[in-house]
Amino acid sequence: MDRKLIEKSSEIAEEIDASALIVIPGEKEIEGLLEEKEYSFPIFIVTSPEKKYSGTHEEFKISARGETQNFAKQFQDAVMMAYVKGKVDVGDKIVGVGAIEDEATGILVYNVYEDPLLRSIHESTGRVGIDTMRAILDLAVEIGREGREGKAIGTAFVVGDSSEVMSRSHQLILNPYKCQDDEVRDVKNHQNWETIKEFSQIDGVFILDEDGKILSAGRYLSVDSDEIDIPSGLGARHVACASVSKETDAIVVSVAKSGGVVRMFKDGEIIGEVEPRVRILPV
Ligand SMILES: Nc1ncnc2c1ncn2[C@@H]1O[C@H](COP(=O)(O)OP(=O)(O)OP(=O)(O)O)[C@@H](O)[C@H]1O
Repeated sequence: MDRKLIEKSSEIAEEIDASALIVIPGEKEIEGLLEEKEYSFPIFIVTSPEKKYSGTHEEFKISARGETQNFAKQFQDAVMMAYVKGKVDVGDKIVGVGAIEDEATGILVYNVYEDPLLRSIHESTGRVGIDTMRAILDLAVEIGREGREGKAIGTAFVVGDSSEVMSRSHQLILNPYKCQDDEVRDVKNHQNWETIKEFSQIDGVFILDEDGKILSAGRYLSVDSDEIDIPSGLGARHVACASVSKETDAIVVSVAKSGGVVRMFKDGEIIGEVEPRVRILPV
């Protein structure tokens, strides 16, 4: 990639006090271009699954959506990834630089507050802790991308307003989280993710309190699905997720078995969607 463009983008990042620089080189080389100087902000390099980056900055592996490289979508995914990993926040400015098309490169300045999904997450704080929300989205994207034991997985996490949610649901199997210590029930602790992924294979949904403690897995939502308006093609679990988010103050994060798309529900509506960046599994 053009050295001048990289220099310019880092100057802009410096000037506007950006909290990160996201570089999307596409097919262009960036080896060595960003290693010569110290920067006052983190730099994230977006590469595709097939590409290798051997520099010193953090790498985000994000697949191009569709046939052609789509700079805007990759940039949005990268912002989302930086956000759920706690590297940037709502209110921050981010500079992006990269290959827009084969011959065109560009620089953009992005205000994280403009992102509808991140704004919704931000506005959900008060109902659900922000660290909890970040952890669940990060985990859900991993489940959508990896599935379990070579199989695609569909599941959902119903978070917050838990007594209301519990009263509108029942166990399908014995609750594996009953009488467990707080430590093993905490979704914010990555050490618990393997177990959560294991339980995501069982039918039903996870119920969590607003601090991210899992109260139950394998839970069936008995909710009224009348007047739920979500895109046709989404099945019973997605409808139930929308319904419970309408009847209670819970925020719901679902993972679709087909396609691995992660959706977020609030007040009966889908407020955001995250495509799996790299789908390892056959659909
Ligand atoms: N109200 C509900 N509460 C909990 N689980 C449910 C509910 N309704 C359906 N499910 C479970 O969701 C699973 C998938 O059902 P369905 O295919 O209709 O959902 P979907 O919305 O299309 O989700 P996916 O894309 O993940 O398959 C079923 O195994 C079913 O047991």
